[in-house]
Amino acid sequence: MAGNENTVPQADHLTVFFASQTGNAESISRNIYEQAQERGFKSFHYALNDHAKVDWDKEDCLVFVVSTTGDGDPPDNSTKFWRHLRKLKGVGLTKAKYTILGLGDTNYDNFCQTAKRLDTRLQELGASSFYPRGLADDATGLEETVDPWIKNLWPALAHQVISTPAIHDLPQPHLTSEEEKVVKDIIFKQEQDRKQSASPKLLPKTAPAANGRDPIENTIDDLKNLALTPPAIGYKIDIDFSTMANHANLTALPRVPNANLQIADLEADTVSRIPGSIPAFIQTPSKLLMATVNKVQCLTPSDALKRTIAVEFGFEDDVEYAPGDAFGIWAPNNEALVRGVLSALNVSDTAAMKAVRLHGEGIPSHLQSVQSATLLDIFRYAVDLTSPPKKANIRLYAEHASDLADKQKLMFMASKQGADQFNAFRAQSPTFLDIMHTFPSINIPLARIIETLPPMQPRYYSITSSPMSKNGHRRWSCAFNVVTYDLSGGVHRRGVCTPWLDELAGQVPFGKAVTTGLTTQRLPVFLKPNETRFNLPSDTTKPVIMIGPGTGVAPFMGFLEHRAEQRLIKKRLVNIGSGPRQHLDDHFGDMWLFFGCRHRERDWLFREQMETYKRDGVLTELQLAVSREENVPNSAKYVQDMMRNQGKSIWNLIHKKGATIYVCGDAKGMAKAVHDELVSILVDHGGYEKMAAIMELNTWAQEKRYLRDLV
Ligand SMILES: Cc1cc2nc3c(=O)[nH]c(=O)nc-3n(C[C@H](O)[C@H](O)[C@H](O)COP(=O)(O)O)c2cc1C
Repeated sequence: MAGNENTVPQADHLTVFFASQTGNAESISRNIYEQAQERGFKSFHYALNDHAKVDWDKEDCLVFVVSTTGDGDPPDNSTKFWRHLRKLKGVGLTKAKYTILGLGDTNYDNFCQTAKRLDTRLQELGASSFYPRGLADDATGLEETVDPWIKNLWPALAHQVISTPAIHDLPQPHLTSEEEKVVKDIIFKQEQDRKQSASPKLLPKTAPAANGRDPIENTIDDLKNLALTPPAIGYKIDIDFSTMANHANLTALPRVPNANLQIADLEADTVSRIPGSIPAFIQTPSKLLMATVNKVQCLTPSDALKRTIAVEFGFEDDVEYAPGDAFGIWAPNNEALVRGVLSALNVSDTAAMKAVRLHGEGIPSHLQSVQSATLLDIFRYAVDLTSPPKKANIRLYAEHASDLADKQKLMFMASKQGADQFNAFRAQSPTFLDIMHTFPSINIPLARIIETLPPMQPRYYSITSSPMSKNGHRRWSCAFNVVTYDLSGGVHRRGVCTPWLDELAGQVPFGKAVTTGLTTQRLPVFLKPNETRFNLPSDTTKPVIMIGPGTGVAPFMGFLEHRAEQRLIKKRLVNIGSGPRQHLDDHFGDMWLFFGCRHRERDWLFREQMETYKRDGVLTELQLAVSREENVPNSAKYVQDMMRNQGKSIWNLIHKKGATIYVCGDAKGMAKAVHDELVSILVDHGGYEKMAAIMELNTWAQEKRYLRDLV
C-alpha cells in the first residue's frame, strides 16, 4: 500500500491548506497530508497565506483545516488569503472541489467562525463541497470530531477520483477492528524502519572546528548563564490508572506523526544572531524591534489576588500605531525548564551550544527557518514546552517508552478508553519535562521531540499609551497580570512571558513607577497588525462606551490618554483662533468607562489616572463595579450589572448619538454576560424583540460599531 510504486501507478492531486494560530490545525493538516501521500495521492501542504502556490481551479480536491482565534477571527497565517478572497468576483471557482475541517472552542461566542465563513465564501465563488464540513471542539476534545472526519474523508475522496486505480487498491476506511490492527501494525513497522534509517544521532560531545577556533568561543556568555541556572527537575504527575485493567482493547488511537525532521551539525561560530541576542530564526508578522525597559510599576499591593504590573518599552525608531493596537513579545521558555529538558534528554551543555540546521521534507513551518541555531535556542525560542500535550504526542511517547508499565499507561491515555485519565493529566498542565519525569523510560530521538512539540507563540498585549503623548511613537506601555499559580501537591505553575518579564524588570514592589536601575537587556517586540479595527472612531464627536474589567481596561487607558492629548491640542488651537469660541466638549463625544475590580484598595488598576481623567472631563462617566466589597456606594458586583443600571443612558448614547461599544478582556465569562446585557438593553429600552436585538448586535459588529478584543 503506502508508497508502493507497483500498486499505485498513478495518483490524483490533493492539496491540504491550513490556517493555524497555535499549531493544532497545522499538525492535523500535516497528518492528513501524510496519510494522503501514503494513499498514493500527489499531495501538497501549505499555509493559506501561500494560496498562490496552487492553481485552485486546476486542483482536483482541496482540503482546508482552519482554526478560529481572537473573537471569531482567522489565524494570522491566513489574513493575506482572506484579503485575496474578498477581492475575487463572480463565480470564479466553479471547478474547485473542497472540504473543510474547522477547529474551535464552544466556550467562545463565534464557534468555528473561520470554517463557517470560508465555507460560505467558497460556495459564493461557485466551488462545490465534496464532503461535509467537520467542526471540532477543543472544549470537549478535538479528536472526537477530527478522527472520524479524517477516517471518512478517504472514501469520500475515493468517490471523487473514481478513475484512479490507486484508490481502489487501498484498504477501505470502514475496516473491521481486526483489519485495522493489521494495517496499524504495517504502518508502525514502516515507521520504525524509516526511523532507523532516518533518525539523526545525538550530537557528538565535541565537534571539530573547521576554522581552528574553539566551537564554543562565541557563546561563552551563554555558557556562563547556563552555569547560573540549575536545571528544573519536573513534577511527577499522579494519575489514577486503576480502571485501566478493565479495558482489554484500546480504540481510536491517534496516528503517530511521520518522522520528517533531520538535524545537521554546523560549525558553532556560524550561528547568526541579531544584536541584542535573539535567534535569527524568529519570524514576526511585522518589524522586530529590540526594546529597552523604560519604566516599571507594580499596580497591586501584596494582599491582592493577582500581581499586576505596568511596563513601558522604548525603542529608537518611530513606529506608526493607533490607540487600541497591540504588540507582541517573543519570550523564551523558562531557562531552568529548558535546562531541565536538555538534561533529561542527555544533551550536554557543549552539545546544547553547538550550531545545527533543521531540515527535511514537510517539516513544520515554524522550524523551516532554523538554518543555524543552537539546540539551546531552539528549546528556548522555537518550541513550546508548557502547553498540555496532545493525544498524538502521548501516543508517540508510548512508542518510545521502554518500560512496559509506562508504555501501557501512555497508550491508555492516548485511547478512547483512557479519556478520563488523559483529561486529568492535561488538567495538571504538565510541561514536557513533567512528562519525561512521570514516565522516565521514554527515550525518544531529539528530532522527533523538536518536530512534534507545538510551536512557540509570541504573547500579545494591548498598548496602554497614546502615540500623541510625549515620545509616544517611540514607546509602548502595557499592563498584565503575572501568571503564576499553585496546584495541589505542591505543583507550581507559571506562564511563559509574564513571570519572565516581571523577573527581568526586578519584581518591583507596589508603589510608584521605577525608572532607574532597570535591566539593560533588550527585548524582542513587534506591532501586531490590527485586523479588527479596535481603535477610536475617526469622528471625535462620536461617543464611546468602553467595557473592560481587570487588565481588560488596558487599551482604554490608551484611548483616554489619546483623548486627553487631543483635548489639549484643541484647547490650544481654540485659544489662538479668532473664530467663535466653542465649548471644548462640543468637539468630543462622551467617553464612558465600565471598569470592574474585586477591592478598590487592592486591584483598582490605574485608579489615579481614571480619577484625573474624570476630574478633567476627559472621562464623562466612570462606572465602577466592585465584586468583593459590601455596600460600595453607586456600585454593583460586575460590569454587566452596572450596565443594567445605566441601560437607558447606554441606549440613548447608541441610538441618538451613534456611540461605538468596545469590550476587552475575558471571552468566556465577562464578554458573554456583557453581550447578553446589551441584548436586554435593546429589548428593554429600544423595543426590540430578542431575536431582532441579537441580529442588530451582529450588524453593529460587522459595521465595527460593536468591537471586542477578547482572550
Ligand atoms: C485567544 C484564543 C481565541 C480563540 N477564539 C476562538 C473563537 O472565537 N471561536 C472558536 O471557535 N474558537 C476559538 N479559539 C479556540 C481555537 O480555535 C482552538 O483552540 C483551536 O484548536 C486552535 O487551533 P490552532 O492551534 O490551529 O490555532 C480561541 C483560542 C484562543 C487561544
